[in-house]
Amino acid sequence: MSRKLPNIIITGTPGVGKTTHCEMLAERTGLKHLSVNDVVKERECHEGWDEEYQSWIVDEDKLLDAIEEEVKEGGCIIDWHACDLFPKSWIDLVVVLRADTETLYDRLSARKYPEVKLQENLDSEIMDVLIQEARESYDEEIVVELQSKDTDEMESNVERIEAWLKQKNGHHCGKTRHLVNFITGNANKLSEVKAILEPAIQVDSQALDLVEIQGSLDDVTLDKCRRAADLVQGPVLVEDTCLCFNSLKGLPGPYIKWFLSSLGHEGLNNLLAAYDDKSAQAVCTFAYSAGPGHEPILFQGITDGRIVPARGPGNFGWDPIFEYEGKTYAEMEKSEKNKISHRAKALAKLQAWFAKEMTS
Ligand SMILES: Nc1ncnc2c1ncn2[C@@H]1O[C@H](COP(=O)(O)OP(=O)(O)OP(=O)(O)O)[C@@H](O)[C@H]1O
Ligand SMILES: [Mg+2]
Repeated sequence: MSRKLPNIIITGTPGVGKTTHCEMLAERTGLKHLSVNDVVKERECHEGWDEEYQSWIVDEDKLLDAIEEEVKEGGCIIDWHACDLFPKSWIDLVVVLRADTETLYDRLSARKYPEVKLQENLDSEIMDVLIQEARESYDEEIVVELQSKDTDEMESNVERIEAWLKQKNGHHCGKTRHLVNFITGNANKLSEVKAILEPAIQVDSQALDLVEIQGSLDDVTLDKCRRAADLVQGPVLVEDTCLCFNSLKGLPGPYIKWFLSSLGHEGLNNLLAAYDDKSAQAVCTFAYSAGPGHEPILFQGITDGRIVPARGPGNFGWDPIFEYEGKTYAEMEKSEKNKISHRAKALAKLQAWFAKEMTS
């Protein structure tokens, strides 16, 4: 591939914030904001006006011809609510922006969208149409899904894309990105970590059978990280989750998974039967090592709650017995839990550290 600067598509349902993101990115990075909307209008890449939808009927062949030269040079941020028409070889990163239906409804009705168009767009967002289209059209590792509900999310999205661009600098497009190997056998944890670190860092994963030492939370994680780095001979990320009962001076702590599998939810409650204080801390610790011999760095998130008899769906560890502000983790929506959970807090620190590393 000859282009020196990468091409990025920012896609998503109308109203998710494509143009706003593109403008911000273009201003900060100097890349070109290529608004397909404008191209279609100005270079007449259409077959006329659709009255019902109040939009142009795009002629895709004309459109591709119109932008080919510009895109092949590289450095374009393509702003369009579809992505499957662009040839794979043109594109280095596909960002699919997402927003919940209430937010989208408000944004689209503020623009006085015709009812049929509004409904169709909401349906498309609910049915994950664009993310699926992106995953079917491009290699999975270049497709990233980012939330665009509010300005904080927009700011963090733009920072992440900037960090990705920065580390691409110096490499020609099409070559591999920085890689981190997340040592886990847990698909849920892997998808949470990917959602935070990509696209700046490509997250691979490997399940290793690592013996865990006995010791404090930090010691267990540090030791595991050092041994994982030695084993894979490269950069690694490991994670440990603890549940610490304050009445029991922090136990079960790192041993929670064994306590849970032998005692169950009821047994864990019984451990506290003799105490009035049912308070507990959920602690998540990530450790990152740049490779063998590099001292691991820890990122920790803590959420204070209390231990209660199980409530809510029981499919994720001790979530049903850990209550935070009146609801157990299991009773919360995933998005609600992800705002306050120990893992989300640790990941936020990890993300901030990586973003700083990549831009410094
Ligand atoms: N993350 C966000 N936080 C706050 N406001 C946002 C966010 N994303 C978009 N908006 C607002 O929503 C409206 C629609 O955004 P924008 O025009 O960028 O969407 P779009 O995806 O380009 O839509 P279209 O496909 O119709 O061009 C704008 O008023 C914008 O300010
Ligand atoms: Mg737009």
